[in-house]
Amino acid sequence: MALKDKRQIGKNKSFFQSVGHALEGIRKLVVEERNFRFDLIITAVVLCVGIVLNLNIYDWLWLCAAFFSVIGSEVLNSIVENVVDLIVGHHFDLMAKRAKDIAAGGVLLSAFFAVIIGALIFIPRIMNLLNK
Ligand SMILES: Nc1ncnc2c1ncn2[C@@H]1O[C@H](COP(=O)(O)OP(=O)(O)OP(=O)(O)O)[C@@H](O)[C@H]1O
Repeated sequence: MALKDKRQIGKNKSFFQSVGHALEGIRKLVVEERNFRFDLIITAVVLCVGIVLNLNIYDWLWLCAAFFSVIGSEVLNSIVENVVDLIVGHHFDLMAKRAKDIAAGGVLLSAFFAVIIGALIFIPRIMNLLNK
């Protein structure tokens, strides 16, 4: 796909082309967004600890909700950053600051949600293990 549609501006011609562009978007997030990589590392650690602690299906469902909430807001934050940069370039602009700060606030709120979920799931189990 790479060279053939590098300068494509029209609609995708097939489902596979859509998926290819979506995967390219995810690759960009992983390669270019430090916070996105950090989220993936934290998720991998939580996954390992969850497997060791033998979490139940409801715990996993809540952890999935927390994961996708953080990832979703990271994606929105990246979109806002890119669109704002596209519009204002490297100029200081109060509306640009406002948009980027609000997007970053959204990430912080979802990270807060994830921390609460993680604490509610892991703290009682770890306390149980320590009390044994
Ligand atoms: N064009 C601009 N005009 C005014 N303020 C800006 C502009 N670009 C960035 N900022 C300020 O700098 C902050 C960081 O910018 P930016 O979000 O682009 O960097 P980042 O390191 O990718 O952020 P994040 O850690 O959220 O991914 C913004 O939240 C905003 O306060």
